[in-house]
Amino acid sequence: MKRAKALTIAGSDSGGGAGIQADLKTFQELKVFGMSAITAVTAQNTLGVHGVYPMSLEAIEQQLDAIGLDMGTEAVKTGMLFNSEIIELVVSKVKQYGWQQVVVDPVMIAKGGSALLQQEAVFAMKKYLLPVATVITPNIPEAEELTGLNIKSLAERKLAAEALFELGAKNVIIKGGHDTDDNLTDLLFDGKGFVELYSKRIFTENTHGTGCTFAAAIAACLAKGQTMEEAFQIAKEFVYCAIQKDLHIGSGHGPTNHWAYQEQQNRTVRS
Ligand SMILES: Nc1ncnc2c1ncn2[C@@H]1O[C@H](COP(=O)(O)OP(=O)(O)O)[C@@H](O)[C@H]1O
Ligand SMILES: Cc1ncc(COP(=O)(O)O)c(N)n1
Repeated sequence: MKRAKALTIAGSDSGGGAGIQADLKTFQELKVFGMSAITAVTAQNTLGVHGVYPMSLEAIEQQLDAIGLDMGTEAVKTGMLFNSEIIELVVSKVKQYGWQQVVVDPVMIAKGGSALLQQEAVFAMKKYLLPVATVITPNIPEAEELTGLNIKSLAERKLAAEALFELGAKNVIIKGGHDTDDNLTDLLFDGKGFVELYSKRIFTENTHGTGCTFAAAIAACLAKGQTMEEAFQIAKEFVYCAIQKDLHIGSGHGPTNHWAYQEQQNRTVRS
């Protein structure tokens, strides 16, 4: 049996809710064979980030070569890249192996406030990573940081999406989790037009790793050959289910439920 493959290049979250762990769980649930290259190890739980240990460039390069020289991949998803040297290495490997369908989640700050990207690396992200991105998936603060724009309204978000497209990303999705409204809008711009997806805000503390999960779902769908719009819709539904059926693990910001989307699909098929 042939399965599509996806590679996540991101940080490890010991708590299992975000980073590499969230990505692999999402790939598995969407029936894509998951592979990983770890850029940093974090000691994390639902109370926060307690330690960040970046991997050496050599260790990251070897992981990427191990995949590139033997296994190949139909899609790549990047998460926590930590510094500009890691960003430049990842971009050079994406080009060397001709990897297509590159989903860039420009992870900068954990929900608890810890820095997962050094400030100086924002420049490298804009100059080198965006031009190889099939799609970039910032939340509102990340879109503000990357564009220098203030985003208070949907109209301002559209301007930011256009600015990110100008920087080289072929598609831009600005997520609405940080919206002040109780109706959340996620916005896709493909250089020609906008697609808006809406949902109600779910009131819960357990949203750790929503951005990783969302971007990983996009990568899984693109790996299987689905269109950007299909991937956008499935990712939104996947993360909504994962937040709605939260697991209540830990005493802080808990992880989401990566089983929930498939469990809902199974119920729909049976009824
Ligand atoms: N409380 C919530 N209720 C419903 N959907 C949410 C909620 N928080 C985030 N989402 C959804 O989760 C995804 C990730 O959004 P966001 O929180 O903006 O990203 P990040 O985790 O990168 O900060 C988006 O599809 C967003 O609409
Ligand atoms: C290793 C790693 N990668 C990404 C995130 C962002 O996730 P969140 O924004 O939900 O804290 C994280 N906390 N840890």
